[in-house]
Amino acid sequence: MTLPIGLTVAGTDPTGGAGIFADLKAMHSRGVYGMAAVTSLTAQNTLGVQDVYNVPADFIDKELNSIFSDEVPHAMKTGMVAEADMMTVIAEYIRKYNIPYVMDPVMIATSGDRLMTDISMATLIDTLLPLSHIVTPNLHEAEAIANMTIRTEEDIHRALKIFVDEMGAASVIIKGGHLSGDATDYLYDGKKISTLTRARIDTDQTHGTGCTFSAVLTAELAKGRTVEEAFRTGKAYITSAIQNSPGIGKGSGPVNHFSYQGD
Ligand SMILES: Nc1ncnc2c1ncn2[C@@H]1O[C@H](COP(=O)(O)OP(=O)(O)OP(=O)(O)O)[C@@H](O)[C@H]1O
Ligand SMILES: Cc1ncc(CO)c(N)n1
Repeated sequence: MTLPIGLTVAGTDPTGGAGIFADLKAMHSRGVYGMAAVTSLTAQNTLGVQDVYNVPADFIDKELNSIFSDEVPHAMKTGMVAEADMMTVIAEYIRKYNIPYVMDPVMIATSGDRLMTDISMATLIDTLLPLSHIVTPNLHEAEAIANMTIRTEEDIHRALKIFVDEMGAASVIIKGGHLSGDATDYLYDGKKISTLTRARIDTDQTHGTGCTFSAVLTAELAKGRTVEEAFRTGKAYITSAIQNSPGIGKGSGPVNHFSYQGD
């Protein structure tokens, strides 16, 4: 029996709700074999990020070399990539192996703590963003990267086009988790804009929603699904995961990575 392989290149969250451990759980629950290269260790919990310890870029290169020289994954994602030289290393592997790549441009944790510097953001835009099959900014990240304020639906449409038509991503999903009203996400693939909407769940149990969502997209691409199909599965999965959150920790708790049972 063969299994599709998904790779996550991201930071750790020792409580397992966000980052690389959440990605592995999400891939596992979608029937995909998960591999993981660690970019940063964080000391964090549901209340916030207490400290960050970055892995040197040349060691990330060794991790990726160990993976790719042995077995090439079918799709990969990046999450927290704190420093510019890490991005340069990761971009080399994406270019060389040309596998579907989902970029979650992690800048700030759910708790509001910064996970990337301003200087790295310019490199993110220059190196990783143009290589991405799907880039998945939340509203704040979309504002920071597209360098504009997003208040209205027209603003969102303008931002979507900046990501694809100007910055060179193949497609973008702007997540509306931080808007008021329904939870609507917007996909643009250079041709058309499509949206998926679910009623907003009234909860603070949303730690790691972005990581989990992009890991599901990666798992679906690893199976050979289209971006549209991956988007639909990702949205259904994350909605179920938030609805069935296990109530762990004293703050913004994690979602349930095993509740979604769809195809
Ligand atoms: N309260 C909610 N009810 C329903 N769906 C939600 C809610 N919060 C987030 N979502 C959905 O979860 C997914 C992730 O979106 P979100 O905007 O929370 O990402 P994020 O901010 O990157 O996450 P993170 O907190 O991990 O940084 C999107 O599909 C979004 O619509
Ligand atoms: C390691 C890590 N990556 C991403 C996020 C964003 O939720 C987080 N809190 N921690």
